[in-house]
Amino acid sequence: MLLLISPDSVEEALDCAKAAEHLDIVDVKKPDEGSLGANFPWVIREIRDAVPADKPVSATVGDVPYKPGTVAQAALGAVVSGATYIKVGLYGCTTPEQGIEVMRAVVRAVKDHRPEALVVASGYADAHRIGCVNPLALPDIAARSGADAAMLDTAVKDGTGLFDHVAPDACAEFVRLAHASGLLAALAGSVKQSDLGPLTRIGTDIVGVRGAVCEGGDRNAGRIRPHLVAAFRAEMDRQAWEHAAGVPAVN
Ligand SMILES: O=C[C@H](O)COP(=O)(O)O
Repeated sequence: MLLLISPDSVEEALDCAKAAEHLDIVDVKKPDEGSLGANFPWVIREIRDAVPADKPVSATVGDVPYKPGTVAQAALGAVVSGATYIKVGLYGCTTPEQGIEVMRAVVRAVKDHRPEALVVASGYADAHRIGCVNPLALPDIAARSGADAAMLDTAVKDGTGLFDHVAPDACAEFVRLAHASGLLAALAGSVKQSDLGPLTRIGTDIVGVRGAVCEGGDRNAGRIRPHLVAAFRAEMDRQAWEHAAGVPAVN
């Protein structure tokens, strides 16, 4: 399982760089503009320059409306700025068809510029609270639009997390559907160390985290700390080892 960490600034990305050996993907985000809030192109560029060249930089395009042209332009902005994972939160899409339309436009915009860049279609585990497309539709949306990964995050950061809205069994089905279509499966949403056992066992490819590696567990007021990234990775490694060794689950 790969670890994706979401700094909100160049300063936080430099702290991520200090923990570079413990993480896999640096995900540029602007949390004060939403769960998948988009940051400025120059911040993506500066972060690309600040983190080790062997660490991919991801960028969120935003909690996007059902406006394929607008979103495609934003996605192009992210890839031109140096991101090679382009994440789109389908906040304003209420049907799979709308999600596919937006994601097809994004895939074309991104891959015309940089064919090897990965496009991530993200839905929300708590979609029922915001009226957007069902989370279990995301693998199909990603597959039918030519995206590379299906993801879930949470839209409302109120202390509830991924498993409060989509139980581990349903997340397992999400991963199964993604893999059946040849996609990566990424899961996030106030994920804590105690969630890593189930996330490992269901075969999650990428886990996305911010709050759990911020001081005080606070994704807004807290800052990402290298020692918390290291601790999170240590628990990931422990869970991976136990899973490979066939140690019975305790959670
Ligand atoms: O992409 C992952 C998100 O940044 C997750 O943030 P969070 O762990 O604070 O919910």
